[in-house]
Amino acid sequence: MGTLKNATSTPIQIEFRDVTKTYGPVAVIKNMSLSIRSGEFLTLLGPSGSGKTTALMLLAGFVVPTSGDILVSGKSVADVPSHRRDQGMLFQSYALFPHLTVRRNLEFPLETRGINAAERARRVDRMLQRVHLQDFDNRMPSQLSGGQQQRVALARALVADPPILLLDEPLGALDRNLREHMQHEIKSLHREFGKTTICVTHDQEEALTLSDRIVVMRGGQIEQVDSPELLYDRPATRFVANFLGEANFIDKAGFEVEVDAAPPSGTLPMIRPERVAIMEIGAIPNSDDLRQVISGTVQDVIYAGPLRRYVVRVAESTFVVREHVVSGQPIFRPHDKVQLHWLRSDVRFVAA
Ligand SMILES: Nc1ncnc2c1ncn2[C@@H]1O[C@H](COP(=O)(O)OP(=O)(O)OP(=O)(O)O)[C@@H](O)[C@H]1O
Repeated sequence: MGTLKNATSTPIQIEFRDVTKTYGPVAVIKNMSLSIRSGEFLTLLGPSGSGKTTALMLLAGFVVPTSGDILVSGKSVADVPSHRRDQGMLFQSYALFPHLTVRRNLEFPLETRGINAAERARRVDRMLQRVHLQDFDNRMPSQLSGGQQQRVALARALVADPPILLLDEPLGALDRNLREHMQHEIKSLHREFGKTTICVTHDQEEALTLSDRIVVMRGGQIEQVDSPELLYDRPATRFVANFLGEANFIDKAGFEVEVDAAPPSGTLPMIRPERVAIMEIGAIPNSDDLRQVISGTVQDVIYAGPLRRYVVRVAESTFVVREHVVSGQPIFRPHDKVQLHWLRSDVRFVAA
């Protein structure tokens, strides 16, 4: 994040050119074209079966495209076997070698690159220090916690200093606290080493936190590619709006949506729950901006720590409202009549 200040002047390092992968009659990747810049942290996000892992496997060289080409630094890698591609990998299916110590695990990628013993020791020591595991070098993987194993795996992916890092669900097996810790670790390693990083996840929060750009995949195709901010704030489709957070689609509203300019034709109005405010009947929004005000009935209210989440029935539609809890705020109960209001400029239009 923030690592690509001069994004347009940074060279393209990886390019998918019209890549298709079929298994029998089924295309699991369809005409995928994508350019990834040097130093970028790019996440492939999507539901199960959308083709994220296959896309990463194609780049890793474990899966061969049926058609199209993948270029790294401007050259096709079609004929380069996986072990000759200069990339570090953290894959679920590429776990630590259980019969090797932490040190030997880290030495492995250096050995395959023909690096001598003294240099191997130096690099392994430095990397173990970097991930704060210098005292664990003679342990076996089974003698480490899940988080420590994951840090060793990250260190192993980085130790040979590859220009590209591939991460497949890197935090998948960790509990919530450890995940946050590892997110920070991955982010700080990315800042420090500047590797072009391609990460697969189905976790939206992880994608939003880590990435410079997110590729949302659906049915083997790219649905949208954008920065986390733009994907959340300007989703192009209903699918993206739904996949990244919660959205109120105003499709069977029973009232007119007020907008400042004519909405793009054939698109669906949408507003995020945190952009909708709730107030008593008869109250007036404390703002001069152009707001739409509608009345409805509270169906449900849920407390979630610092947030309160209302479900409100308005004509034919149901609205979710998410508000930050502050002192002195009115609290509404199911069956209460209320008003909802929002800035007209906060309404978005997405392809249905
Ligand atoms: N070797 C294979 N043979 C046949 N079909 C496959 C093979 N590998 C993957 N698929 C199919 O391709 C589709 C995409 O799989 P992929 O693993 O890329 O999805 P994904 O988005 O990573 O999903 P998940 O989050 O569940 O891992 C799935 O429908 C899967 O069943």
